Amino acid sequence: MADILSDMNRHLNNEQNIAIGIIINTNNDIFVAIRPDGKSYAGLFEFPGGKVEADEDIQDALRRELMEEVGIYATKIEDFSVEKSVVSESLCLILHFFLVTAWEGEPFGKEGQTTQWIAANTLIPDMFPPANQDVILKLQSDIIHLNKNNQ
Ligand SMILES: Nc1nc2c([nH]c(=O)n2[C@@H]2O[C@H](COP(=O)(O)OP(=O)(O)OP(=O)(O)O)[C@@H](O)[C@H]2O)c(=O)[nH]1
Ligand SMILES: [Mg+2]
Repeated sequence: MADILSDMNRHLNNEQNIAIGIIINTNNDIFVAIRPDGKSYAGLFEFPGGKVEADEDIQDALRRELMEEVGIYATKIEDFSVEKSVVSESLCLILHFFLVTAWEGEPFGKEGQTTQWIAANTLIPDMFPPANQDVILKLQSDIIHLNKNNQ
């Protein structure tokens, strides 16, 4: 029953999966971009990523988006969190956040976007879209744990 309801919901509220990469280096700096004019949340920070295409695996979508937007090939991807963002009555985004801890190449603003490495513990949640805010708080509280894992 729950499955049927959730399926109906999916059709009524068009759901769009988004794959997002939190690129983190061994110093716990995070690679962020500024959302350009003309896009939703223009001027706010974002993690690189974008829409998952129909029938595309979510991690494959992340690898594709990271190559298109910032020119890296992600070699180590870990699940981090899933958030919902209701855009309107007919559109709900399912944001799949991943930690990207290893990659080939050096990330840069391949689409002309302004980019920056920022120390994870200095990220300001309000400078990101609302769906990112809990993700950033979790990231900051996990940093000590992440540090241990990376040693
Ligand atoms: N890339 C990215 N998108 C985010 C983040 N947080 C967040 O709410 N989003 C939302 O996810 C949606 C899709 O992301 P996107 O604009 O990057 O999509 P895209 O790369 O496929 O771009 P396009 O629409 O120009 O083809 C946007 O509505 C955006 O506001 C984030 O940290 N990174
Ligand atoms: Mg994008």
